[in-house]
Amino acid sequence: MIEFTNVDKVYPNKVKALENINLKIENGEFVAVIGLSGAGKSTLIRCINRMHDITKGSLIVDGTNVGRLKGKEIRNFRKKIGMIFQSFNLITRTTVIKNVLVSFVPELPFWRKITGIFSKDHKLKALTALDQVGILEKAYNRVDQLSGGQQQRVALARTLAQNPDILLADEPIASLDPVTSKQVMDDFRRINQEMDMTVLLNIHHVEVALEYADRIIGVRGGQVVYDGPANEATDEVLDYIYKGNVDEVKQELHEEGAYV
Ligand SMILES: Nc1ncnc2c1ncn2[C@@H]1O[C@H](COP(=O)(O)OP(=O)(O)OP(=O)(O)O)[C@@H](O)[C@H]1O
Repeated sequence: MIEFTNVDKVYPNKVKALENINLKIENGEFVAVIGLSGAGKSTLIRCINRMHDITKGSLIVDGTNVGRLKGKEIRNFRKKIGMIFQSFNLITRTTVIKNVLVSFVPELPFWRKITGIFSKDHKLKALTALDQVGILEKAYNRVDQLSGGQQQRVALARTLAQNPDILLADEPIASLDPVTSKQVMDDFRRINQEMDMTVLLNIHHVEVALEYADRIIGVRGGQVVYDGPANEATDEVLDYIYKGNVDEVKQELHEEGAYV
């Protein structure tokens, strides 16, 4: 479970990106975070794997107090949390399988890191992950020969190879066309349903969020203004989430209180 209690996030430049966040996300949920640009969606997601530190409150992930982790504990913790980015973050001039094998590097003995020799077990895990996202036949192709959607699937396979409990995705379809976006979202759905993995993604395409997620979290001016089932996110709710520019909204929220 992911549990935010009274969480604030203030960046060093004094921007308050999150304010009094209270959320509980149960294992196995499929959740989409939506909201205007600058609302705080990325910040919310990136606090979960400690890419950003929270400033106030507590954030507990599967019993671990994320804010208290140090050094090696952070690296071990991150193994349980997969992260997918808009830009895929792949090494494009090498093969697909090497990109997936990279996920095992932190756990390799020094000599294997230097020689780049991976065990049979690691290769098998990498190939299994590629099979899970339907691109096993591309294993020995160079990444720069793949389409954007295929590259996102390689990124997904690299994350799955770590066998995480939670899958976070920061704008995973932002640079993909509608058809490819659908394929990638179908992958997320299958992973969520078949592997019972929690999926939490931040997304600009509202209609895609409503189609795939069970639960919608609407963020506005750094606050959660809607948290409920996708099928109850009516036009009125969406209007409220997407109302106004972020600075005006922050001021307004202080005056009127949040939607939920
Ligand atoms: N590293 C940073 N340092 C300072 N301010 C930041 C940083 N990252 C984000 N912010 C600010 O925090 C606020 C929330 O940003 P965030 O990226 O979380 O929003 P978002 O909803 O994900 O936006 P987008 O949809 O455009 O990616 C914004 O005002 C942004 O300018």
